[in-house]
Amino acid sequence: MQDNQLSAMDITPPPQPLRGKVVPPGSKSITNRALLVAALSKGTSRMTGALTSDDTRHMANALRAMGVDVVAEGTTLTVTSSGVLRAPSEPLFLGNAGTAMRFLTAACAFVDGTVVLNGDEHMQRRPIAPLVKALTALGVDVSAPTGCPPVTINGGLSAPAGGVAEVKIDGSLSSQYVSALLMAAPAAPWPVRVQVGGDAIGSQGYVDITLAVMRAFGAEVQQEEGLSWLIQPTGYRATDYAIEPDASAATYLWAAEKMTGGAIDIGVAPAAMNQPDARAYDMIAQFPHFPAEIDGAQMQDAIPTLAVMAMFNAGPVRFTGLANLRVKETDRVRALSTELNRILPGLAVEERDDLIVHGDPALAGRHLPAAIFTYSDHRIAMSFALAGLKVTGIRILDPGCVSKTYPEYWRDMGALGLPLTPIT
Ligand SMILES: O=C(O)C1=C[C@@H](OP(=O)(O)O)[C@@H](O)[C@H](O)C1
Ligand SMILES: C=C(OP(=O)(O)O)C(=O)O
Repeated sequence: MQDNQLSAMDITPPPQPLRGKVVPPGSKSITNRALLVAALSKGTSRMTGALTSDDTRHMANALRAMGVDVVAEGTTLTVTSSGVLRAPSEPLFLGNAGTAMRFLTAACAFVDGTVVLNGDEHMQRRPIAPLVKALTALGVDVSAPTGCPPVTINGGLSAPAGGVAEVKIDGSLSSQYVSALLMAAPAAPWPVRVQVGGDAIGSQGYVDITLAVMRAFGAEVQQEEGLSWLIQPTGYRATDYAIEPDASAATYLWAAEKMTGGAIDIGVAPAAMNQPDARAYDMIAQFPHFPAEIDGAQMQDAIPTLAVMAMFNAGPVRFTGLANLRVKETDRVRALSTELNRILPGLAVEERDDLIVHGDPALAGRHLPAAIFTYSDHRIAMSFALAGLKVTGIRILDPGCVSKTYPEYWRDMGALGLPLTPIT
């Protein structure tokens, strides 16, 4: 039985602390970056430790439709490309993969012909207007009439006056817009300067991994004052690249270890990870004595993990810096407050974009039956499973939605000793 055919997963608190070795799958963020820049490189690149999930399949299939050969064998992806993306014969469907949608929107500016990028009903509500605006200012013929996908790009560029193409991008809603422009830039026939306008970048650590992947594939990027980069028109060089395990996926394992007093070996030290969510480890380690306020701005995907843990914390926790969470796979601030309150009314309160969780260690051991609605959001499913470590009655609806980034989540949790009952 495939997880995506299940209607629910019932969770029973484990009789013993969770123990064992589970290495989380490869990083989604790094896999989709490496896939794209490998496709923009002439030759063959081999990525080891790669993720195979809905999000990476959408990226790989889109690249295949544009003439790139992508072969997946276990956790190794082999990409062979001419370095140029060809116009696909049909619209590209990218599901709810934010990285694929944003990164390809910029990269398709170089396609000779028309590309239509579309996604599922959730993706059609996720904003892309700031990126469309920046590309339009660069002279790209691109449109997204609703401000969200579908996006239509008629490739072709005109030479910039002054020899350097200059673009300003507002990255406050999503850092992926900034990453998208940066990764496309080396494929331009002239130097490109990418400058961040607006307040700041939503989650700057993701731009750092973008720059690391670009440089590994031969890009010449010069950091200028402030949030500005000058990228030379070098193109990319095919290379072999090792992808580290996914830090956001690791947060569920770190949390499960801490909440049960167990011992889970994930095969990599948090300090050795370069992804922003690795910093959540230090916070998880403080459970059940989280600080009264946690700023989620620079570890956004770890917030569902921390918010569900906070239900058992020794005091209330206010989560701040969550504005971007409202435009992820679903409005995660709303989803977290609604589902925490489904477990126990009054557990969570929204104040503007802040989320306050009124934790109580005494909730552990109680019977609090709740069928958690997951909004097709993998992180809502994976994080609320953690509530089932300590209370009876937790049922996760649509558990197969974990396939977006962690298809083996239930298998791994089961292997560590979490009693799970799949419901068909
Ligand atoms: O660049 C990336 O790989 C990502 C950036 C973040 O999104 P935003 O930049 O939209 O905040 C993060 O939530 C997402 O899971 C992955
Ligand atoms: C926000 C996420 O994904 P996306 O890449 O679709 O933005 C996520 O994985 O939590």
